[in-house]
Parts: sequence; C-alpha cells; structure tokens
Amino acid sequence: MSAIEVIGLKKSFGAKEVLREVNLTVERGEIFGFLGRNGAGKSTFIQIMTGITQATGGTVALLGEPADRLDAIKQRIGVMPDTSNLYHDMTARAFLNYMAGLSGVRITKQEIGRLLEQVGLSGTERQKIGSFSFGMKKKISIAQALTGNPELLFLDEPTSGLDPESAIEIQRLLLALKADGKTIFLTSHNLNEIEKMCDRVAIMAEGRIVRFGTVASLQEAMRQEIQIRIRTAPRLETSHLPAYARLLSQAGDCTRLDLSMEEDIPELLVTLAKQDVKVYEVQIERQSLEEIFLAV
Ligand SMILES: Nc1ncnc2c1ncn2[C@@H]1O[C@H](COP(=O)(O)OP(=O)(O)OP(=O)(O)O)[C@@H](O)[C@H]1O
Repeated sequence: MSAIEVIGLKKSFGAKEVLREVNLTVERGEIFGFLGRNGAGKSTFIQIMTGITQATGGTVALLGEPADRLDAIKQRIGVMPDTSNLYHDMTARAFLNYMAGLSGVRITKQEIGRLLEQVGLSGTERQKIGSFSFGMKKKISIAQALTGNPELLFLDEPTSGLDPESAIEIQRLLLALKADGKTIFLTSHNLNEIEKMCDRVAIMAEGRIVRFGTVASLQEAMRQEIQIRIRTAPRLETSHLPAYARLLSQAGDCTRLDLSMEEDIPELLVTLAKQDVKVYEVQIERQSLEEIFLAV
C-alpha cells in the first residue's frame, strides 16, 4: 500500500485550472521531493492532500484510506503549518500542546521537550512564539508536524530562510525520520537539498507533473549528449579531436568536450594515445537537478 496515491486530480478556481489531471504515487518510507516554479500548483496540491481545500475532480488515498476519510487517519499525518499562521501569544509548550489536542493527540511535557530538542529549540518551552526569530518559527512548525509521531509528513519548504547550520540540522532530522520508516513529502526551492535528500522527485509545471522519478533517472532521460572534462599533456588542440568531439572550453591542462554518447569515450582515448597525448583524468559531467529544473 502506497503512502500517497493520487489519480486524475483536478482543481479549478473559477475558470482557472490550477491542477490538471495530476497522477502521483509516493511509496512508504521515501523522502519525496515536490518541485515547481512559483505558482505551479504545489501548495494547492498539498492543501488538497491535507484536507484544507477540496479537489474539483480525481481521487486521493493517503496511507490506503480515501481522502474523504481523512478524519480516520489525521493522527497518522503531520502537516507543517504556514509560519504566518502560528499563535504568537502562546508559549512554545502551550502551542504544541494545543495543536496536538486539535489532532486528538495527547502529549506529555517530556514529549514536548523532546520534540523541541529534535528541531534544535531546546529550552524554549516557556518562550512566546511572538518572540521567536523566523528560523525558530520554522522549527516550531516542524515540531508541530511531528507531534503524535505521524507516519506521513507534509513539509512545505522546511529549510527555506534557515541559516546553513540550522538547515543541515533539519536535513539530518528528516533523514533520521526516514530511517525510522516515516514517509516525507517535501517541497523546497533548494535543489541541492532535494538532490541530496530525496529518493524520488516530481517537477510540476502549470498544474501538471512534467518530470517524475529518481534524480538519476531524470538525469539519464535528459542526457541527449554527454560532456566530459579531460586532463591531458599536451593540452588538447582542435586538430587532436575526432569529428564526434566538440571542444567547449579550456582551463590550464583541462578541456571540456561535448560527445554524442558514452561509447565515444574509449574511442577518443585510443585516438589521443595514437597522437602521443597522455590522458591523466577523465570526468563525466552529469546534469544537475537545477539544470533539469530550468529546462522544464
Ligand atoms: N484561492 C485561490 N483562488 C484563486 N486562485 C488561486 C487560489 N489559490 C491559488 N491560486 C492560484 O493557483 C496557482 C497555483 O498556486 P499555488 O500556491 O498552488 O502555487 P505554488 O506552486 O505553491 O507556488 P509557490 O512556490 O509560489 O508557493 C496560482 O496561479 C495561484 O494564483
């Protein structure tokens, strides 16, 4: 049974179609990255998953339960609230206690202390949320999502606006939660983070999923040609190169080349050896997730 199963999901606001026939499956225990430019429809999608907004069409099942039975599984799902919707007059402890109560979860003082420690907010139990910095508000939102030890977590940009150290702390926490068997549905505009953390990703554009799979499979699908960095002595000249190799740039004894396929590499090495060109290093350059994202 999948953690999330979405079939033919549609959402319109009046005449404006925001989600168009979205199909998506997220398996249990994975960290799933959900990407898209501003306005692509990501928040709307999460709002439907978490029962804040109703879909116009299609079906959603979470942890094997149809979404219209969300009440039955809401304790098994954690959702990070928008930091602007926090109760600023409440202390951290009162807030976590109150939010746990809303989801029908009982939580002890010790558990609250542990949650705060997990997100790097130890000792802030009695501090009012209104006095928190932006990063601290972000962290308490994550702590709130974790109350009741849910199996499935929806985290909307959990590390955006955090300093690098805090972001790494949160990333470690997410990896520990995954190791503990949790499923994490994550949106982020930090593509390095997504590349590092996620088992699979979906890229949404104009309400449709336009790329889907592991980062490696997206890189493979995007690879129409291959680029290599090669270190040689002497430095390569265009006259050394066979017709299938195109010189892109050079720095010192390193040359970047465009080839048509991976099989060109051994052939190129033979051709260079015949010309007494010594090859010290060959590196294949893969497309980053950022390049894939920008190409959508
Ligand atoms: N309540 C609403 N009424 C009308 N249009 C809406 C409503 N909510 C969202 N939209 C529109 O739906 C589209 C998708 O918005 P959504 O917030 O889901 O995008 P997003 O991918 O989350 O963007 P971001 O990365 O900026 O958060 C946008 O064009 C937005 O203007």
